[in-house]
Amino acid sequence: MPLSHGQKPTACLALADGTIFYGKGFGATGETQAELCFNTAMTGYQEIMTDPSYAGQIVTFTFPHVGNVGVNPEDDETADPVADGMVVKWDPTEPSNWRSAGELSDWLASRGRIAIGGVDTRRLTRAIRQQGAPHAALAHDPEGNFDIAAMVARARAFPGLVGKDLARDVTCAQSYRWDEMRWAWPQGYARQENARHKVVAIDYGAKRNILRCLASAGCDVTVLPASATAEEILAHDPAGVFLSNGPGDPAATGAYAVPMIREVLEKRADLPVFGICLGHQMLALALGATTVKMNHGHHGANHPVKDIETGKVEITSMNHGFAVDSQTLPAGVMETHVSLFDGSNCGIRMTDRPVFSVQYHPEASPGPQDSFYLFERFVASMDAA
Ligand SMILES: NC(=O)CC[C@H](N)C(=O)O
Repeated sequence: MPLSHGQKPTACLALADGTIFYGKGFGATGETQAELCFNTAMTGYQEIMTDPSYAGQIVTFTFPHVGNVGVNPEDDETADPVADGMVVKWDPTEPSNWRSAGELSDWLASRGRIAIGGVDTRRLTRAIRQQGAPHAALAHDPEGNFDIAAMVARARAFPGLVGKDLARDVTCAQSYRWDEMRWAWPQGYARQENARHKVVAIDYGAKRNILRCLASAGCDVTVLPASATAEEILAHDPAGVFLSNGPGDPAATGAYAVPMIREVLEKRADLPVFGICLGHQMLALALGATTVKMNHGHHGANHPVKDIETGKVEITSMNHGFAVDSQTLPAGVMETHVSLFDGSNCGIRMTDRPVFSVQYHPEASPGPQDSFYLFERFVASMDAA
């Protein structure tokens, strides 16, 4: 509910330009500063909050009913929520879903994440579109004491995501094996027992469902930390290398990830490589292209992307604030997918090698064309190698 007349606000969102939104706090108390984006998906708030690519960002949900299906232990994309905070129109009602195991507010509180309800998210979304993803401070105080000038100053002091390497913060500490497959009725998550190809997946902030898709497509997955060297990766003798999604500025990984990818490509011309999101951007950088910061990025589950080679349009799930500049793709690298919203690059491949990547989330993209075919393409390239 929005605040009623005379009710004291218990949460406050302050943008760096001085715009203030008041509402009702839920989740953890305290204050956080981050970049503010908006996500247009109608479902999946738990997956969004636990997508490691949201590190350093507060998410505004344009869909008004958030929290109404509760939370459950199966839908986390990583162990901890990673988005810094959430902004919603209605504060959550009692959860109603057969899979619900708890309330969003408690779940956020136990994970130290702040949320504000009762915000005019349409107005806020328009502001984000107009000024570009702003820096913001979000505070929750049950007593309703907010020092607005100090919050605006802290929002202004937030350094932003340009030049920021966050992949190192969210990567795994140690390597591990992954064999869990995609969720299916009625068995839930089954294990892959007949994997055909050994794949090394580099974790820059990998979502679990991407690893599940690799397993479902027939991969025996070994996950390595972001700092893995080309030598360490090739020592596993993989049939293919996967580069995961992740947070922050892809160009800020130039000290380790980009040179590692370049070295793998130089040493093994035959090796299939598949990248998603941050993995896509870093692959493009390794091949010699550049990336740019977008105005307000793409965050949602209804983004139309055209496969240039087949002419088919996929309705995709996305979460990115940087993009590959397709004008900078070198010879031998072609653009394969393009956003039908703004023409920005959404996929590349090497013309003479099984090396390709996409900007969107094929593990979470809804119909009409299931984007799972990209995982099958990766496996087909390993079959052919
Ligand atoms: N989903 C992702 O991997 C995001 C990639 C990158 N951090 C961006 O914002 O563009």
